[in-house]
Amino acid sequence: KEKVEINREQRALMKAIVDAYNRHQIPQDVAKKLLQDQYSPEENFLLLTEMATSQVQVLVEFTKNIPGFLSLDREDQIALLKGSAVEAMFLRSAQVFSRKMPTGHTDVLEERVRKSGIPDEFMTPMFNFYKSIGELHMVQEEQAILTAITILTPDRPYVKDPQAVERLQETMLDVLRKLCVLQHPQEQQYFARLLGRLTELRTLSHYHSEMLASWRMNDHKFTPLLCEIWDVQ
Ligand SMILES: O=C(NC1CCCCC1)[C@H]([C@@H]1CCCCO1)n1c(-c2ccc(Cl)cc2)nc2cc(F)c(Cl)cc21
Repeated sequence: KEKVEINREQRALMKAIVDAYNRHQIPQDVAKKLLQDQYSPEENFLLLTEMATSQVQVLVEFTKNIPGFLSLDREDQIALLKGSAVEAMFLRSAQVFSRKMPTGHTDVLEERVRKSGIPDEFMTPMFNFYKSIGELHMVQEEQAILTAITILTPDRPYVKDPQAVERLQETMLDVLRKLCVLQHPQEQQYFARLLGRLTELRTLSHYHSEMLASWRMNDHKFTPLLCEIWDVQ
């Protein structure tokens, strides 16, 4: 059995990413709001666009702290952010949904999201993903590095130098692999399962524009930042 060890450089990399991840949490707590009140589809849509707009700004700050990201070609930095924003939003939603909550709160939260205005046909893939993330019981470091790996996906549209992105992503993958072995010694395939969630995340994100367009309300308004980042309007 090989001795898995995170070296000093990898520990520094992990600390930089986790610190950035913790510094850049969503200020308002959407879960608390949803648990407090039942909202109309219009109010829920507004809540989502506000949260998502704030999360994109937070994601940009987080990404700037990923070692090596700012050394990438400037246009590639934009392409990576634009290409990963929807996935990062669903990943963050899944992490918020999977947080340990007092008994019954998660059920109320699920009910509120199910009734928020999103058409029913998207509920199964969305909650399958949320629950599959929850079952992994990721530690904070894993959540932060998984988000960085999602952003550093080389095959996003318009990336001119995918090899440079791949080198950064591989560094992250190596740290995550070791972390998984150390944090979940009983589960041999934990790392593989974790990466499998990124495939599920990409599939779920394909529904995103349609979910928004078919939200049970008229006149869907987006913020200018979301129009830039999401393929809407
Ligand atoms: O605001 C949301 N997520 C933010 C996004 C930025 C990061 C933090 C989490 C939305 C909610 C949906 C209901 C109405 C209010 O918005 N949301 C989504 C969701 C996101 C995209 C689409 Cl298209 C559909 C649903 N899934 C959620 C799971 C949850 F547990 C909670 Cl608390 C909220 C969740």
